[in-house]
Amino acid sequence: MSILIRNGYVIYGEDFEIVKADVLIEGNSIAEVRKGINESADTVIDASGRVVSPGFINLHTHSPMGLLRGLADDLPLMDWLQNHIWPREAKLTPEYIKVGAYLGALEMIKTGTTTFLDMYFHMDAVAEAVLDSGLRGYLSYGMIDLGDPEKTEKEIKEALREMKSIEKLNSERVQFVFGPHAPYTCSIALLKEVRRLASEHNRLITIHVSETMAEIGQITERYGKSPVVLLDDIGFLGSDVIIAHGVWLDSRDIQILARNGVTVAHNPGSNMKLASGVMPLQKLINAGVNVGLGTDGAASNNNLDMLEEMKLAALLHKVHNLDPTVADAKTVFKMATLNGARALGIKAGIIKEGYLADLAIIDFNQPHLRPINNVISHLVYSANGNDVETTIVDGKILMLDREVLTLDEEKILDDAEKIVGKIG
Ligand SMILES: CSC[C@H]1O[C@@H](n2cnc3c(O)ncnc32)[C@H](O)[C@@H]1O
Ligand SMILES: [Zn+2]
Repeated sequence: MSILIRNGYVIYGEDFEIVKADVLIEGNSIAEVRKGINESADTVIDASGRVVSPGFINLHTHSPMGLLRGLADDLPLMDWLQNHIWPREAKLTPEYIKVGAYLGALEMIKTGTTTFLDMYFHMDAVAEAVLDSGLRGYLSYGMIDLGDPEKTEKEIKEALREMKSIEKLNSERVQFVFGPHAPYTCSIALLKEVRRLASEHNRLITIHVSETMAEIGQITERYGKSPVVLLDDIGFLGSDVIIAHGVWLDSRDIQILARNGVTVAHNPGSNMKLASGVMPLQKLINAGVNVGLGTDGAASNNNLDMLEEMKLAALLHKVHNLDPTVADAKTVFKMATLNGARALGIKAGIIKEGYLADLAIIDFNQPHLRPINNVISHLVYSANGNDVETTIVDGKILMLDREVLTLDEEKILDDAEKIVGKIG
């Protein structure tokens, strides 16, 4: 199958150079980018007045949490989790989670996300939604043992079961990741075993780390060191580890993350809404740490819109540093695309020959996106997810001219509505 996208403003290569060109997709990758491609193709898309962008990579989310959207707002993390979210999550059946996963997949396709790194329960249900939707999903079963050795064993067993079940799907687009929830919910024994298993099975690890001051207090009290030092001391960290949040990091922590090649998934919307704090973006970047961007779940954001998230990231760090040069548009755009791809080890996140055909086409024929003085600036500061018109993943069109082709939008919305009141 081939797709020819004609006459768009293409965000090309690692430097995100803007070129007016055609993009030819053959199979699942980008075959050619240049002006005046004359090849015939199975599908031709006219991108006049539109921007052809690398698809967005949501590096930290809990995709089924859209089901809990609006049920527990305006709370700090620990109260939010312990008294509002976990009691509701205890009522979630695999069927409900499947509905939530489809809702999340639909929202991501409609807002130009092409790949996401997820952490939740019943990931085989989420995997089904990923497979059907056409998205690229890196799926972790969130493990919590609260220091109980019986639970440690149960959680490891469940993670391995879910890994095998995802492997059986035999799809490059759906990958299993190990997901111990956080240093304050997981024992050292669990974390060490996850590290061992991830190396053995060549899998990534994702974990919430240093999200709130309360977490730093709890871990320091329990272990006498910061969460990052703790993870370093037990040999947990490596270039296959993606930590979510990383808000409360001191200079020693940052050096440790840099030395180990750890990626940090920044979640500005969630960090602001839960009032967790401001992550030291500039210090991390200066230390050479790879920083990607994520929305976190839709119960703490409250959406999965990566375009909105880019703006939040840019504005947050400018005002926090009282310096408008911090978190410039290109830096933030790179966090939402290439840096995410690097963390996941996939040849994606940029538009270039030989890279995966994971793209979003954004309609710039609208007043808030004209005149086209600066494409990246408009994407970060002026656009939002509703401006995405077409989404392509792995060389397959998932949404064309705002019509989602892989999912039944009406049914997903209806199914989600039926859950109202059942977990509230
Ligand atoms: C064990 S599955 C994932 C688990 O994480 C919870 N969660 C959602 N957002 C956050 C966050 O910002 N910090 C920590 N934990 C979070 C989610 O509700 C699931 O229980
Ligand atoms: Zn999270």
